[in-house]
Amino acid sequence: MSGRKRAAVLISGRGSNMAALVQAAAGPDFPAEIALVLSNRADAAGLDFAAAHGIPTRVLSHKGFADRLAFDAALDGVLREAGIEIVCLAGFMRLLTPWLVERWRDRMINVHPSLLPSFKGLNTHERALEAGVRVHGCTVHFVRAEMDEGPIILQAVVPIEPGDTPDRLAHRVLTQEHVIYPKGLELLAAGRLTVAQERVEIAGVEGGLAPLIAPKV
Ligand SMILES: Nc1nc2c(c(=O)[nH]1)N[C@@H](CN(C=O)c1ccc(C(=O)N[C@@H](CCC(=O)O)C(=O)O)cc1)CN2
Ligand SMILES: NCC(=O)N[C@@H]1O[C@H](COP(=O)([O-])[O-])[C@@H](O)[C@H]1O
Repeated sequence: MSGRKRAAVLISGRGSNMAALVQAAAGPDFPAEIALVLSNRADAAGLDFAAAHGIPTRVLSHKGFADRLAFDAALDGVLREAGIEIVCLAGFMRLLTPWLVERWRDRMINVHPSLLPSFKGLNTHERALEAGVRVHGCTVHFVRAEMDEGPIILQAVVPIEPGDTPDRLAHRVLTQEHVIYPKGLELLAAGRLTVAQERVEIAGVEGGLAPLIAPKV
């Protein structure tokens, strides 16, 4: 037992955030190991990356279950069987039931491509451009039953630039997702996060609030 926390990453597709977590966890002092990559879709490209890096993978299709609770109960079983301690949602496109979210309360995190609470849900980049906001970004948060509502751990800000398209903006945001998600997992696995009244305190950071990570434009 390495003393490192055993983390599972749940994906549904490309898996670039999962890959960023795998690369970070390869670091000598990283406090977590990626012990499992699970997808609800067998055609998720990220599964090949995980297998190529020697990480156990599992496909659990939601289509094989009578309802969400049955799927989540099976998912919970797979996670416990693998001795998982932390769950990272990374482009995992299934709404999880309150039952499962409570079983993994404050041990399940997600990355969302907006500065929550703005632009919850899907198509965040199109909506940000339509809204005419000047800055946009991404958020790592604890998962709660309500979609994209959980306590915020880290955020990164990116500028909206003239001529931006949703794809160009998505790329600029994704680059920052790959920076703050490994950092969020590191803080959680190192036991440096405390949740009080649905606000996250980060031990070892003055005033408890995380520094704003502004990328070099
Ligand atoms: N209980 C929660 N579940 C999830 C959360 C959360 O905050 N609370 N975060 C999501 C976010 N997310 C992706 O990261 C996401 C998940 C699901 C959907 C969605 O609309 N899913 C549809 C099916 C879509 C599909 O299968 O392609 C659904 O579940 O019916 C949008 C965003 C992860 N889960
Ligand atoms: N609401 C959740 C959501 O939209 N998640 C987003 O899905 C993408 C998955 O990319 P990836 O498969 O390359 O990590 C990421 O941009 C992530 O923020």
